[in-house]
Amino acid sequence: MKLLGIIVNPLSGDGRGSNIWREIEPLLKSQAIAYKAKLTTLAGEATQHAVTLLQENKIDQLIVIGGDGTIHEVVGGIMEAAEHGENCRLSVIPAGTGNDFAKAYGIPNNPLQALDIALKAANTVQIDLLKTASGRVAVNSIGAGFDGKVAKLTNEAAYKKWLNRLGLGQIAYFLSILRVFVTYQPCKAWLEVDGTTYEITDMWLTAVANIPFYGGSIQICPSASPHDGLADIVVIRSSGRLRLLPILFTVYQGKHTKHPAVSFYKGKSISLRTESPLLVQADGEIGGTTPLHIEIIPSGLRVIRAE
Ligand SMILES: Nc1ncnc2c1ncn2[C@@H]1O[C@H](COP(=O)(O)OP(=O)(O)OP(=O)(O)O)[C@@H](O)[C@H]1O
Repeated sequence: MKLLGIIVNPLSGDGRGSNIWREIEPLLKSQAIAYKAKLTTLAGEATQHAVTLLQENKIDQLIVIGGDGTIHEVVGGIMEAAEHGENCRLSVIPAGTGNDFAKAYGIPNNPLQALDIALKAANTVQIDLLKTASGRVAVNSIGAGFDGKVAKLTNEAAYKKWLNRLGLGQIAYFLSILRVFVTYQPCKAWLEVDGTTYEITDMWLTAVANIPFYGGSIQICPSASPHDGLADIVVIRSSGRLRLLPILFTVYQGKHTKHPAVSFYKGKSISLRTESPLLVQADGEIGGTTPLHIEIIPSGLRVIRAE
């Protein structure tokens, strides 16, 4: 018999994951839905939970109750299990701070509506994935520089907890952006896209995107699509902090695209070298430092999206 696999991060959204699971578990039981659930007890554990669920059970769909970091870890597990022939679809009940993945596939924040979409599983799409040389797989984006620092600061910030409790988690990213903005030091970098190298002076940020937004609702790469077999790359450079200030206020609507300090590229194979090592974020999780190499895995994952 096929089971539904469920991975819950009880701490996502500072406790929202746990609350959602308390609401949903009785519903699954009352509807006699066959499932196997695993709750994380440690950071990083969701990857092993996914591998174990897929290898020990007949599971063709994994539901994540969590945020983008938990999805990131679960996808790592799905890819690992796929090497041993396991194959499953992913769906999400958003419980995190940013919930960019859920937004990209039309999944509402309301847990009961999201559960309904996952259980009906009426619309499955294939999405591309971003794989780094170290084997990390991202679903949303990978970035180095400014956004690496923003991810680190947000994940460690006390204000993330308070804002999540007030249901305002996305503002946490904005506060971190302001904090990093006043202190960040740009550096020289070399970006290679499908064999062509670009030298970048005063690089603030290079982000490789599979979907248009990150950090909650920042439209960093408005034309990115997870269905085109290509990554969209955005580079922000500037010699002056003040000249970059307008970007902070236009990037939320994706209106920074015409700013002279912003360049876009598309490609399948991307490398980034920097003058000094920069923090790298992958789906909002800290993933080492530069240098960085990313390859696209076209149509690497099946995802259940809203109809
Ligand atoms: N039981 C746990 N204890 C401590 N950390 C955990 C636990 N389970 C998962 N984690 C870690 O929690 C981190 C964040 O989880 P998640 O991304 O789901 O929530 P979020 O940070 O609130 O949301 P978002 O990523 O959407 O901003 C992940 O890095 C994960 O490794």
